[in-house]
Amino acid sequence: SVTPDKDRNIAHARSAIQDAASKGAQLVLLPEIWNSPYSNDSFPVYAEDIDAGADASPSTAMLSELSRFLKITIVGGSIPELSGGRLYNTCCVFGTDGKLLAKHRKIHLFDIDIPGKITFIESKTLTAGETPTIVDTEVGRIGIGICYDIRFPELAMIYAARGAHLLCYPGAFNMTTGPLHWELLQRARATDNQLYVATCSPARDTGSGYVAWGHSTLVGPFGEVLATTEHDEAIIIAEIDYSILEQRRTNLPVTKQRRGDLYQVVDFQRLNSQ
Ligand SMILES: NC(=O)CC(=O)C(=O)O
Repeated sequence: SVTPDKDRNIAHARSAIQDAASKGAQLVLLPEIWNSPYSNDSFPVYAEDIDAGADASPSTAMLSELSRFLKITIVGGSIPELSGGRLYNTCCVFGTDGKLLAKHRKIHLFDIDIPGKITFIESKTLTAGETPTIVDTEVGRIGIGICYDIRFPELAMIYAARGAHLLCYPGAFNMTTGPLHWELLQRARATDNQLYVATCSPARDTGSGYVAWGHSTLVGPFGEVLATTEHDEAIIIAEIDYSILEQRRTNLPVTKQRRGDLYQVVDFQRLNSQ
């Protein structure tokens, strides 16, 4: 659960991570925007300069310290980041030595207008990230997306093509799109790409300006929901077995059956680096 009290949010996340690690978690995933309310008014106020060191970013300093101390990998949800005068919605990944392994800035901003239901324009305050993020960790190769990024199948396909075992999406879907799309999209990304998908949402707070759907989930490579929760705060712990990926890909060899002669997704980052 996330409140307007940033110090409390950091302390609360700290104790939840410790709790998960004490139950055996080797990889911990946090929700989207966990140190701040999810609102355009809040992003500039709660933003931290992640690259400017621990004093400028108490939220990521805590994640780094805990990942080193507990010797776990942390996919640190996301926080508002201030960098070069711009704001981003940013996920930091820390390795077991506490080092920052990767930083993903939400690529697709959440600009939607469903009249009478929900209007949210992240681009009022935030700038979109420019790079897909795939990272090698002690618990596998992980592709990162943040919330709205999950709606873009090409990003997940590129991660799969680059050998991802797991996609992590911190996300805060809402009461309109959440019931219809949240689980559907996770299962679609997992099924299309035959890999694991993990999501983590803030708990639902009906008193806040943006009401999150909740329902953090782990989906397996056959599209099966392996673990999930409701909308109240919870810690879900589940086992991930990467040996199943090969089995599923042998059972259902869609990657080999793809008709690259008829259609292709272009990985511009790879193309430009060649
Ligand atoms: N909050 C988001 O970024 C995305 C979302 O709620 C949706 O796609 O629906």
